[in-house]
Amino acid sequence: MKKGRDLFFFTTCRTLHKTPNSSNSITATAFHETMQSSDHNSSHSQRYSFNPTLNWNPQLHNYFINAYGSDHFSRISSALTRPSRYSCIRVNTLCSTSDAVIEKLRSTVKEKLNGSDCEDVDDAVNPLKEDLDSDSSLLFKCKIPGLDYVVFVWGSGPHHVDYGNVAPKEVIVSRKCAEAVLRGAQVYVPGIMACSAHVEKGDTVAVSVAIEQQGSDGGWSSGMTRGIVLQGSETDPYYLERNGLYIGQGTAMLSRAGMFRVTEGLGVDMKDRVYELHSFHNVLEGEIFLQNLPSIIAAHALDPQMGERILDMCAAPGGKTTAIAILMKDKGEVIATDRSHNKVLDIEKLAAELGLSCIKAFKLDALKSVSQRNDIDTCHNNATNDVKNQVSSNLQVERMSPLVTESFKTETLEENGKGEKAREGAYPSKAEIRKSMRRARNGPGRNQSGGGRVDISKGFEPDSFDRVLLDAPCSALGLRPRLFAGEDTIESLRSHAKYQRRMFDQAVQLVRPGGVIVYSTCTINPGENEALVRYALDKYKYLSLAPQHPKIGGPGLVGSCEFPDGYAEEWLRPGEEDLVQRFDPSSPLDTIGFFIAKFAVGSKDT
Ligand SMILES: C[S@@+](CC[C@H](N)C(=O)[O-])C[C@H]1O[C@@H](n2cnc3c(N)ncnc32)[C@H](O)[C@@H]1O
Repeated sequence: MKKGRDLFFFTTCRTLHKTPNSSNSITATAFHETMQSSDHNSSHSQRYSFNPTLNWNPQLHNYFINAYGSDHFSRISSALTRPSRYSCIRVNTLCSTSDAVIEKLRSTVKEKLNGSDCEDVDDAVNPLKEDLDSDSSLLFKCKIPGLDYVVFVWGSGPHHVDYGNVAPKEVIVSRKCAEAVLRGAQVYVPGIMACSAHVEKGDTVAVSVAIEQQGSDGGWSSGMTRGIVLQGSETDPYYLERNGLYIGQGTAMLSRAGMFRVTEGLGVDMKDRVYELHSFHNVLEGEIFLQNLPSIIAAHALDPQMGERILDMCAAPGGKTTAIAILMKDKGEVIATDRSHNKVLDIEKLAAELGLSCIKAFKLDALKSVSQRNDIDTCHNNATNDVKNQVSSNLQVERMSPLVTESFKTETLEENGKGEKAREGAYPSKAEIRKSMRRARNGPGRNQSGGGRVDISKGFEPDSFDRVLLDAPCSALGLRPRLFAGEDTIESLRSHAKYQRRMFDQAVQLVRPGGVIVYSTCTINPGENEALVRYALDKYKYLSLAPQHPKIGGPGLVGSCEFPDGYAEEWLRPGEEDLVQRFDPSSPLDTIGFFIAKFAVGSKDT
């Protein structure tokens, strides 16, 4: 990309700090003392607060301002730093109902959130809420037609946390750990980066987050060596940077020494949180699944019917796959593919947990989803030599894409870490066989989840699916809470867009005429959303945007964007905006940033 001239003007954002009020009637000394003490209180409360600002790459910042306008983007950016103030539960309607789940959760949820201030949350999720009696006010059934299998659980925040008047003992956690804590998780030992001296088990500690900073070499890191001793003074690493980045306080479950000696377990039991959200870890397993509302809507928009053959192209961990299977009442065939071996195991685990048998998960690179002629020949060769196990219920896959399930074969076909497959289709060397035998003796190693086998597909026949969901890998710039975005650049966003188009090209070939494609992302980037729609409609004349049900997201972006290097991005054209759903994190629905487009596939002969 050309440097220098920028197409968009820069807008500098300033954070306004409140100054303490003074009274005219106060004496000079008292005024001085009051000001000193209020200065101290004010700076103390500003420091020990949660008021993060998301820092963007300047070019990206300008791009988003161009797309959304300065005020709107600032609201989006701020919304991204905090979690949605409610949890969304999808009920497995094959074994339970929303009412039964609400009844079972009522006591736990009440115990947890009783007494918290939920008024602002009420406003935030009001568009979704049924008028229920106050007794059940923390749990409610979704009122969107057709989505009564969704249950919302109120959380609350931001809360003022009282860290005391003197500098508290502290624990600093990694950014990812902090994002999880803001969603309701506890602080586990691996997430702890630093701790004050003399912290003993049972001490109250303030928890703050170390966000990545840019080094002189341009790279990003938290700049913190794990185990560092905090003095509670400005000499602490990133002391100033952690101003306003306190996410709550809790009880140390280990002494300082213990925190850096053990490798797992609870480090801090969070007692007062800036955001209170219920954690549903291990709760009603098999009966419920915690999922963002837009993700549930994406599966619903696909409108899968019983008996159909559906492809979920980038399926792991299987949230939408299982939503689709349940909508089909577990009747038909849901093929779920992902390029990661371990993630395919996750899909299988989730399907088993939810008792779904119509899901078949395969390891497959979505860029190679359409089977090639020579794959058929290779497959037949492999079939005679290697294939131990084929999925007999899937005749098409059996014929076109025999599945390799022998363990050494699976492992030698693992990706090489750069998203490329190592010598796919080649026979294993003696070294690989030795390695495989060694693994069989010693266990799977830490990168293999339990060493489970997965089925590998070589792709599927064109026009062989009724519906295809492409929930594409993306920049994820809609996920909340997000405390860091510095590494994303115009170039990285463009490369996501390129990758998504190539996947979409595969999806188009796989769906039959008369079928449906749903494309979704969890990013606010129009280049991966509206621009993909434009690409699809311009390239494939037989595709048209189809109305979606339910439709609660906002309209898409109409317009275009030209970059200094000549790259142009066209978004939607007038009339198309209401046919997509764009979930805006700053809107009253308070969801993650998400995008859904649904395409009807016409006759491919035209
Ligand atoms: C947005 S996540 C999918 C989430 C999933 N649909 C759900 O609702 O649970 C994107 C997934 O795409 C997978 N992925 C990335 N590149 C891929 C490729 N080339 N082929 C297949 N899967 C890919 C990633 O492993 C990741 O699991």
